[in-house]
Amino acid sequence: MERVMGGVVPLVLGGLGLVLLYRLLQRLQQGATIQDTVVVITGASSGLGRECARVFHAAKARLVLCGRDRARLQDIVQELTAADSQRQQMYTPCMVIFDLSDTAEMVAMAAKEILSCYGHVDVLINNAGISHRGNILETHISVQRDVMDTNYFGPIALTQALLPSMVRRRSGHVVVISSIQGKIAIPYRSAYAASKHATQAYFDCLRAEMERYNIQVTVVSPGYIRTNLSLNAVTWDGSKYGVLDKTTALGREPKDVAQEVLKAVRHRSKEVLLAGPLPTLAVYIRTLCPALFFKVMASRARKEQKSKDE
Ligand SMILES: NC(=O)C1=CN([C@@H]2O[C@H](COP(=O)(O)OP(=O)(O)OC[C@H]3O[C@@H](n4cnc5c(N)ncnc54)[C@H](OP(=O)(O)O)[C@@H]3O)[C@@H](O)[C@H]2O)C=CC1
Ligand SMILES: CCCCCCCCCCCCCCCC(=O)OCC(=O)COP(=O)(O)O
Repeated sequence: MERVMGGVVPLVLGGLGLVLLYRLLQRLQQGATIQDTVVVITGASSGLGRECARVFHAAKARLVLCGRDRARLQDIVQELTAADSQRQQMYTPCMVIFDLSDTAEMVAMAAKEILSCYGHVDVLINNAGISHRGNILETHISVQRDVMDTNYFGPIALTQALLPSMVRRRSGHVVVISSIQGKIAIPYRSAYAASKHATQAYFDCLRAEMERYNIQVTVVSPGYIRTNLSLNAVTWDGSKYGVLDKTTALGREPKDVAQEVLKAVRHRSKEVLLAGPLPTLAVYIRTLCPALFFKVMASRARKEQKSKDE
């Protein structure tokens, strides 16, 4: 009997150890838990923002959904909560309605409202944005400013208004949805590409400055995603472009990109590039062989202009 027990005990303990090790590895792979964290998502009314709302809600986060249109946000809140009656520990998202292109004071007021939802913010996802179609010769400077207000000044005003609370708590995570166009500039998108390049620079500075306060910063740079971005893009005079571009229609599914955002938050990634091989190569060529990149872009500009002229 003693001999049998002597063989079984180390076996059971060894097995238990293996199970614990496996669990630990699984947890490390999954990264930080999202359950109960307060997650703010701008531009939650459509596209990628809406999908982020779905995946973070499913991960049991406490959501604050931001947008300009109350009715559209209410739709998403209704959709999210409709499926919740059977599930436990799901939170009804809070809504904060404001326009990111408004003054910094108005955005700061919205930040106060955001903080009043749960008392603090764990994760801010700066997702809202607008794109541009138009050549530089024709595009009004007011359009350049408007795109910059929505894509750059609005998000940084919101971030700066929420940062002091994160700094006090020595905890927080700021995510920004930039674009591959924050790394390379392609023709007829000057306002958009400029706003995304500015975004990349600002959030890189922020990451360095916030490290000592234990605040994480993630810049996500996706390639094309199948959303309404091109439909909602503004043209040279500020009117809506209103076309679903083929590149957008063939883009990645927003729900897959939202999963990547969730993963980046869990793993506290600093940078995430979500693009295919060609755009990724373009990013490297822009740095390593700029002359070649400029040639390719000039030829692209010529071709696009020619097809518009015809
Ligand atoms: N789709 C793509 O190919 C890619 C998109 N991205 C980025 O992803 C992000 C999300 O865009 P996507 O989902 O694709 O596009 P959508 O047009 O579907 O969504 C944009 C969101 O931003 C909101 N928004 C726009 N302007 C403002 C404003 N002034 N104030 C507040 N909210 C505003 C919109 O709200 P409302 O409903 O009120 O209009 C909407 O919810 C953007 O930052 C975009 O640059 C990056 C790479 C590729
Ligand atoms: C011989 C080697 C040549 C290598 C040069 C390769 C050049 C390839 C060009 C690739 C360009 C990719 C552009 C990708 C743009 C993109 O994905 O943007 C994402 C968005 O933000 C979309 O916004 P939009 O409003 O433009 O739809």
